[in-house]
Amino acid sequence: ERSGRSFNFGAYHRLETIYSWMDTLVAEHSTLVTKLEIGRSYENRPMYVLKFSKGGNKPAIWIDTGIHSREWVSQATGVWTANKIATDYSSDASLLDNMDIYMLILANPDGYDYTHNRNRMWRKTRSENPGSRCRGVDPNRNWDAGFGGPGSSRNPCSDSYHGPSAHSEIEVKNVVNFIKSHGNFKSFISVHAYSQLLMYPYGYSCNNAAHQAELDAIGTAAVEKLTSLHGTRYKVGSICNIIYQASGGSIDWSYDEGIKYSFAFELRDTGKSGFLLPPTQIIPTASETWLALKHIMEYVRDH
Ligand SMILES: NS(=O)(=O)N[C@@H](Cc1ccccc1)C(=O)O
Ligand SMILES: [Zn+2]
Repeated sequence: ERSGRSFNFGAYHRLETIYSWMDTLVAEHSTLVTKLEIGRSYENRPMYVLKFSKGGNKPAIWIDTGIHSREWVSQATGVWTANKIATDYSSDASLLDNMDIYMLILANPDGYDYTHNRNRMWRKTRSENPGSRCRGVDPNRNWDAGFGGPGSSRNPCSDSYHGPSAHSEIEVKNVVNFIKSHGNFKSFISVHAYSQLLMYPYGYSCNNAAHQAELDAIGTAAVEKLTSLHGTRYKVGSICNIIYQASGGSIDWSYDEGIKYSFAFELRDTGKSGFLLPPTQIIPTASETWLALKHIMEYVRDH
């Protein structure tokens, strides 16, 4: 099927459907989009990254969605956004004249499959924890940034279990290796749900990041653009200050790696539906989020 025409962006799709849609997107935009496999998951599912580039290796922007498998509007926003970039790149030519964009839409494929087939509310990876009957590590507590600190759990049965060591989860390790080997990322954006927040480091500490003022200004301007579409209200701030202390988070790691423009989105809603956001809200959510993403990416291009 043609990815942009008959694919239903206003629905939640199974893993297999998203993977095959990726191939149609690449086939239809072969001069702009390529698919890379950055490694495999614990249950040996491929981790595909879509690269949007007009050639060569330029300074890059990373966007991941679905690291927490139950946050379905995140993956759905990733699919919509990938199609938007591919189909719109002529109008955003300036963006891709100067930057490459890498998107990991299914950052936790094992967990995503599990939410469709076993437990809709699954959040973590599906790795086995030796000595425990409980499975999975919170992939957003497993990064080498304040690892094992406050705001993460040492209990394998906890939804915020940090794992036995930093980068113990192959899904995290694959991204770490890819980012390090590329070596020229300027921005790292991780998309979650829900609460309607645009956050920047740190989560592992409530102390201000070095670039706090600049990141706050970018976030505030980005959220103004987001709100202008449907009136959706977001808050902006550091993870620790705006929600809670959380150690081992991905954007704390990317920021401390020197990727200055590190942000995390919490998409719709504010709790009415929570993780079970009706699919009718996918396109409005993705469309408003695009305005914020575009603002951030254009700022990164210009700075
Ligand atoms: N999506 S969420 O409800 O799980 N909230 C996130 C908040 C979060 C986002 C980015 C880094 C650290 C923490 C979480 O991992 O707790
Ligand atoms: Zn999350």
